[in-house]
Amino acid sequence: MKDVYLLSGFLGSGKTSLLSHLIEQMKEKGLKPAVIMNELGKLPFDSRSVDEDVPIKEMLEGCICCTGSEKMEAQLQMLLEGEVFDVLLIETTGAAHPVEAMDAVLSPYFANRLNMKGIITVADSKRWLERDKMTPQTRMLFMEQIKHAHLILANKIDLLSEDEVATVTMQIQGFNRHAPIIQTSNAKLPLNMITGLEATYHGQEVKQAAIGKQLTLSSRLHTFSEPVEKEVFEQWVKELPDTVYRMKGYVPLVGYKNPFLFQYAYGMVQWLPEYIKMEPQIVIIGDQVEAITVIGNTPND
Ligand SMILES: Nc1nc2c(ncn2[C@@H]2O[C@H](COP(=O)(O)OP(=O)(O)OP(=O)(O)O)[C@@H](O)[C@H]2O)c(=O)[nH]1
Repeated sequence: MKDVYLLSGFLGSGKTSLLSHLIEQMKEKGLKPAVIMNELGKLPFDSRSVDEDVPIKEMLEGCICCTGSEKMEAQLQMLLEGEVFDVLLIETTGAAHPVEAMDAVLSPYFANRLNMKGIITVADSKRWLERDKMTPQTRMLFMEQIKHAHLILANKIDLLSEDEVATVTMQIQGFNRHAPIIQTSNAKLPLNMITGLEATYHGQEVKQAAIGKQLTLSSRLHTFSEPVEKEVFEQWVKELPDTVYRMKGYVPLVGYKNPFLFQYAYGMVQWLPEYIKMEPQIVIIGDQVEAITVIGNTPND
């Protein structure tokens, strides 16, 4: 039997950071992890954060819950037949409902081969404190991801005061009384915190929260036709509405040869130089992102 962990959490909360950290620790212990990664938007981008020797299956265009469990089952089947591994880590998109994704793993077909260990939800602590700013539907998804977790990371505590960290922890615990809460920065979770998990449903009601149903969450791919000034771009980012939750990709900046790796999650911008010339594209994820005017818009955007 191979242990399966489902990494859940809202857009930009730190799931990929957790994934990388867990893989590193598993390898140190001599375990061979495999990964199923699932991206909302079109850039197979986060998979670059996983080492080449780790088997990885990507599910692009949508999320595990709404592309159907058949596709997920096919990925699981391919991994089980084609790869040697001990542990499976599944990173769901920030727009997936964790229990729906878990259902796909719990197919009777895999009953003797996969052991569902649990849902680990990464919560952006700062976003938790300001969750009232989200649209009601998106907030519901954010809360559902926390409610159904078997283990919760109150992540990004480096951005909060001590009092705020205490408030977040207490409030989250009040919301999900079953799951231990670990306070983390950069999702640095010790591996031994997850090995004792046992997946259960806790008999709670599951609210449907898939894209295209109640949720208006959507993603948009923008291609830059020419380089932009960094300051102008950052100003554009600052002026975006609160309902843009996540952006990532490669931005061509004036004065630099290669587009920069750009990450945006909940008001925080991160730039990293890139040594190869990547496609100058970003994915924008949020509520009704089609209405946003994107800087340096191209006619076919
Ligand atoms: N300050 C701070 N930044 C963090 C922390 N954890 C992650 N980040 C940053 O937040 C951004 C998103 O982190 P990811 O790990 O990619 O988040 P994710 O949940 O995988 O994002 P999606 O899959 O796109 O939804 C990146 O720029 C990270 O460097 C943290 O604890 N503190």
